[in-house]
Amino acid sequence: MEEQNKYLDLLYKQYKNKENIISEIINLKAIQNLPKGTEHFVSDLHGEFNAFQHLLRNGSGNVKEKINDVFNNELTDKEKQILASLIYYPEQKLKHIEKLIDTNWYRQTIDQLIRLIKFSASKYTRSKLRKSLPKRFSYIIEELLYQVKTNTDKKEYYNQIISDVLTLKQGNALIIDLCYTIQRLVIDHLHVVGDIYDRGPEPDKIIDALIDYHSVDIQWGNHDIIWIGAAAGSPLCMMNIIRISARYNNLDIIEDTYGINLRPLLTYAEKYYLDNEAFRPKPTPETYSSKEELLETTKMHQAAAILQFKLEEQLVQRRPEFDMDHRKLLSHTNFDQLTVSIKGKEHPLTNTCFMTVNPDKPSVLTPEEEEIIERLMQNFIHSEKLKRHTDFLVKKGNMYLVYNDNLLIHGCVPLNKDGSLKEFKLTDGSYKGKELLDFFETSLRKAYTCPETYDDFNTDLLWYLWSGENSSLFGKKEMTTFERYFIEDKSTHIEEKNAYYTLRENEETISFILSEFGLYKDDSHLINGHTPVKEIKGETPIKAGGKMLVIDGGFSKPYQKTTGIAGYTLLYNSYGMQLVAHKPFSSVEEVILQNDDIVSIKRIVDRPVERKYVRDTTIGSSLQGQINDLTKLLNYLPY
Ligand SMILES: O=P(O)(O)OC[C@H]1O[C@](O)(COP(=O)(O)O)[C@@H](O)[C@@H]1O
Ligand SMILES: [Mn+2]
Repeated sequence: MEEQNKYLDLLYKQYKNKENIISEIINLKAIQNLPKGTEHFVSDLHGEFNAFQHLLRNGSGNVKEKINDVFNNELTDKEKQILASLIYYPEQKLKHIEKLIDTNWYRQTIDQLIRLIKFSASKYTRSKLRKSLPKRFSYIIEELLYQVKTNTDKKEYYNQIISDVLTLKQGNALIIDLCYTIQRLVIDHLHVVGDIYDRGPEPDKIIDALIDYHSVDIQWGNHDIIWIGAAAGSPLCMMNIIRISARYNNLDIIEDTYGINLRPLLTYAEKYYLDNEAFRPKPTPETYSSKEELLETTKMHQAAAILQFKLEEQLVQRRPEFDMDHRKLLSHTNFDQLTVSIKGKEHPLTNTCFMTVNPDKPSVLTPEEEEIIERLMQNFIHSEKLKRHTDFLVKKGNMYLVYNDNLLIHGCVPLNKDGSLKEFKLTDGSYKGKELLDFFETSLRKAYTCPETYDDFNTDLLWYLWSGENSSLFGKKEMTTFERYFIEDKSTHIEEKNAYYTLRENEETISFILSEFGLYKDDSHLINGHTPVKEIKGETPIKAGGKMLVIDGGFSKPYQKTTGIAGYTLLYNSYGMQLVAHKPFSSVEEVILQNDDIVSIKRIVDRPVERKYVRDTTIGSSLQGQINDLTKLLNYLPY
């Protein structure tokens, strides 16, 4: 009781008088009765910044939808398309049509944009709208927004405002701000369901865009974990990201973007490695300035792979509880015969590059390698930009998220074949289901705080999250990286998926998992990224009677051949959920010149019987908490 009174006294200090408390209660109750804001779900962005920023700009087709709603029969399809591309890329579009536009165009366009803002903001309070307005024209925009068409005196006044804006040559600036306001208003909150990093060229730009975004959360993907791992002082995670970056010809991200000096690694690689077909970077020929550059990358790719395999054997050795002995493939290699023994079968090795491996002690690093790893590790830990980016990932990210009655997880919840939760047994305890994911998250946060310790349990667990059998982010039995480089027999490349991936087709399985995370309602969903949905092969992203949604459609360009599309995203507004399929993004120029968009095909996932309001959401419950506290405070006050 005393505690509660103390709390109420404190709360009172914030509001100062009864009138303020009452007006806050009224305000909060009004918000509760607004329709729920639109959530936007994206995943597996894999460094494809251009495609990603296009989605932010068009709100996965939401901007177009608003244009259709407001200008239904008033504008032709072509006019709507032009207006849409102006809203997506206002600066570039204005430049492109510069010679064609006059005062009339400005007046008409400003009017259209204001009408769109009004329509898109109808779900928000005035105060929230005000906060969304750009600073430089906020006063003018507010005047224009709240104009009453019928009042002739006022009409004159608004016309005057626009004339002044145009005379002062501020027309473009105002239009640009109005366009960005629309982009901002059509999406209330963004969820990134993992895998921002790797394969594509500009993950850093994605993170910068997310840092600036008005409301976002992240569920970590396995590819994000290895970057967090590198910043957390895991040499193995670091070597893996160098290897992947070399494989996709993206070493620039490490060198130029994050300012990490790869020279020592290059000098070392030049000394030991030759050209090797299996290690040539994935083909993006236009980005090679020369044959020498291609060769350098091929050599570094081999160096990073071999160092990764050595470090991996050491980790497996010191962590018997990870049960990864079968991954010590260097130890299972016969370096005379050039064969490797896997699951009792000998396989010939091709394209080998074991020049620095001591056959008697294959996991031992040479002193030169030790020194290179230490230097690189220090560079990674002390890269200011990398730290800013991984800090953001750690701050805004989680292993999973329960939000508005949905469960968001990048990979899976590991299951046994019979559908029960799969247990991860460790020396100090065993974990499954929600507890397992919580355990992973706690360990990750601990590892991240001590980057200078390289081989403690928590840091090693980051590697386990990348490739361990019980990792909720990997979801497969083992990662066959070694086999993919050195063995021709493709059957050894297969990575067996956890039972989850077949069982998630069943509604009972999904309901069971949702209940493990405290979700019992009929309209809850489980949302995953991670596994590309192969539309070409007839796979569907909507599973388990609509309770399970997989939104990895592969933004990753190198993966588009296998998926047949460029990605799925999900929209969840007050009327329900819609899955959006996107065609590959061509280029910003294409959008501006042809007014072409990535055609989005929408599929309604479900339409609840009743419209959802803020009071039905996660934020709504916290607002209700505040309303309850303030009501208590009112009753507590003596007068
Ligand atoms: O196509 P690549 O570059 O060989 O990568 C394949 C590897 O990527 C993985 O699929 C993990 O990445 P994803 O999370 O994008 O699926 C591994 O399971 C696999 O070994
Ligand atoms: Mn993934």
